[in-house]
Amino acid sequence: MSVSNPIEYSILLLGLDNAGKTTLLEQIKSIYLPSAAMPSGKTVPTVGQNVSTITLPDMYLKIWDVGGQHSLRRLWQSYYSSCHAIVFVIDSTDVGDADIEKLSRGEASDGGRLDECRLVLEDVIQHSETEGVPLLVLANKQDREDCVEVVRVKEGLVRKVFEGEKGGGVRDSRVLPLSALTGTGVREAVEWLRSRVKWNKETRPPVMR
Ligand SMILES: Nc1nc2c(ncn2[C@@H]2O[C@H](COP(=O)(O)OP(=O)(O)OP(=O)(O)O)[C@@H](O)[C@H]2O)c(=O)[nH]1
Ligand SMILES: [Mg+2]
Repeated sequence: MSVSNPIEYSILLLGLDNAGKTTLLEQIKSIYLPSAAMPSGKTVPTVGQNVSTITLPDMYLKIWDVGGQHSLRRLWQSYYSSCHAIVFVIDSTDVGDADIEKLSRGEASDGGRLDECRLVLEDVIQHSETEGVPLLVLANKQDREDCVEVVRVKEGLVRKVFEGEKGGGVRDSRVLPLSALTGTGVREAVEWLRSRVKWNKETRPPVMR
């Protein structure tokens, strides 16, 4: 399939290790690339990068999946200046009840990796090269019974990070539920990205193919 407009936007998938970035890329491929297989649920931690390009009616979307392990996060910044939107994937089963205020008051008995998640998200949005870039936060693993709901991730974590002193500048953002494994929420996520990169195209123009 080819698009009427040979323009390409790049999406960067970020988030802690084990969040589900590679599974999400596999799921996007299985939905948008006719020949791709369904995700098996068996991934290995990413060292380096995976990249795939999908074709939408009015653009190509090039999606970059990078490793989330601590030692690999310093590589993320080399992708910032050329991406048109950032997706921050969160493991909703590993953030306690997703309330960073409770965590800071020492009231959370099990915060999982909530604090690490907050620090990493703050780091991403504070970087000068991500300023104004649309940001989609995905509360992943919503198929699991032990997940926290998207509204808690939104109210307890994302909103507080944005409103805090490390909130970075004004940007287009959204928090959506996802199961990268089953595919629920993937189309909505891609649709949001498609509309927001277009909206922001004067600031970050697409690449011509
Ligand atoms: N139940 C469930 N498991 C998921 C989901 N998404 C990912 N997983 C599982 O979580 C584990 C990690 O997934 P990956 O996609 O490899 O995570 P990643 O973010 O790419 O990790 P790094 O490459 O280390 O940064 C795997 O066992 C996946 O099967 C989901 O939506 N639901
Ligand atoms: Mg990975």
